[in-house]
Amino acid sequence: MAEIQMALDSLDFDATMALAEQVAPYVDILEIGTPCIKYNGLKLVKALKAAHPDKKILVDLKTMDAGEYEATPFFEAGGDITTVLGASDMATIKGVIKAANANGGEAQIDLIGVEDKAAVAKDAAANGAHIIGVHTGLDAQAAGQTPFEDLKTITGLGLNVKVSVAGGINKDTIQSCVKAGAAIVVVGAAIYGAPSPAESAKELRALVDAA
Ligand SMILES: O=C([C@H](O)CO)[C@H](O)[C@H](O)COP(=O)(O)O
Repeated sequence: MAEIQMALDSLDFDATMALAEQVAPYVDILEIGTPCIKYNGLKLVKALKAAHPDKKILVDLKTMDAGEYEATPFFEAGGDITTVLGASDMATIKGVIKAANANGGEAQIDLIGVEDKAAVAKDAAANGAHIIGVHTGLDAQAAGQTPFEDLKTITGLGLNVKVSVAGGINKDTIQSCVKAGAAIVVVGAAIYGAPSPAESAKELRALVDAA
């Protein structure tokens, strides 16, 4: 069964906590998006985990250097997954994997902006990555890009890792992502931009469970 990850991309602490409360019944992973974690820091990780101990918390650090050093406090604060850029040095990626393993967590390697995504995915998996993230970022989405072809390429490698997909996923595309092999589907704007985020999350949950 694929997991749904809700991307919390507001900068506002209270609004983030309130949105998480609304969608929690329908999602598996609460993601603290990159702008949100930079703005709010460890305090938000602790508060979200305390409010939702039954959910995984993904901290979207998009680490680029000092992998173990940067990721460790976020795992210690209650994060279950942190992200590291696939564009970073393999030593950095290995550092985040080490921090994850030391804390019973998972490291996600984000392929955003990576040219040879298959090569990085294979290398990261060989070094113990837990999750490979296929990701078309918000700016690339605005330029018309989507993650769907890259998702097929990465799941087609048959690596012994979970594959996550992010980048404008909505009710029209979520089932095809699951069918293409995504173990985790990430949804941000399609939930937080909906008239009722809870209703949108509920609808996406039903679509994923039926896929
Ligand atoms: O990771 C994200 C982005 O880089 C900002 O941190 C988004 O949370 C991710 O793209 C999911 O959001 P949507 O694309 O709006 O579904």
